[in-house]
Amino acid sequence: MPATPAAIAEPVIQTRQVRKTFAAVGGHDRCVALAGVDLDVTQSEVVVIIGPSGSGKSTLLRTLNGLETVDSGTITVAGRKVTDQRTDLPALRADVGMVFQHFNLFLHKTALENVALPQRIVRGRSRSQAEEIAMSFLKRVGVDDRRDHYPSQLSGGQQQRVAIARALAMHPQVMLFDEATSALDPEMVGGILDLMRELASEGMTMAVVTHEMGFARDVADRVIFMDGGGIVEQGAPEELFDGARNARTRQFLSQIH
Ligand SMILES: Nc1ncnc2c1ncn2[C@@H]1O[C@H](COP(=O)(O)OP(=O)(O)OP(=O)(O)O)[C@@H](O)[C@H]1O
Repeated sequence: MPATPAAIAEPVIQTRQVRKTFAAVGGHDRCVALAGVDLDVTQSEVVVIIGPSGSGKSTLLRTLNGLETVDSGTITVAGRKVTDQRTDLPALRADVGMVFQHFNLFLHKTALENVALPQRIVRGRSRSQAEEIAMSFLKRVGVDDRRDHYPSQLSGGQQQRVAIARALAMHPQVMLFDEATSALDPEMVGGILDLMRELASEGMTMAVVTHEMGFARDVADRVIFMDGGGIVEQGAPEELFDGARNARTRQFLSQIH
């Protein structure tokens, strides 16, 4: 009997010709942050986005969960049409966890409340259910002993762990990391990268903007080099780091090594 062809999985992230401009400071021309980006990320794929400052990396991530609107183009993430104005943004953001450089915790809420609150608001869980789930995720990321601490009473690394727990407690289909370790003291960086490694090995679909090239080399399935608001070159880590074809990629890599 002929084998049934495997179903072709829909990409978890799909962008088509995404263009985003911002008003330029003091000028008439608009600043082009994204100049027509096409990106497909498949289930369980870990994509690391690198590129010079201002190349559009953060803007791209932020458009994926609707934190930035786009001028034109289409985006579908976790089965939701992000660029459709009728899309339920809170539900989208629950399915698409995002971790920021500066943690973005609720400053007047404890670690436990930070993780429990979005579950109650967006997922409709009861307080006790939300807190039970929150505790299990605080434990998972190693800060359950800090449950009653406010963000100001936590180290940067601990705050980032709480932020990761908050995203994971929503059972996201995708995780976006925007320079998650850039604001941390050097001794905190390794622990957060290890946590990200663990998520990747468990099959989480991830798009990661980072300057940590060691992480990109070890963990990424694909590295994407952006410049001038576009994807210039992409490939497996060894292809990109050891055999970049584009002169702009090679120049960027030579500056950071
Ligand atoms: N809110 C905004 N208002 C105006 N211009 C913006 C805004 N956000 C981004 N830009 C501009 O869009 C371009 C892309 O910025 P973006 O932050 O996406 O780059 P990046 O590659 O993430 O940079 P970095 O590595 O420095 O974080 C830059 O020219 C930036 O100045």
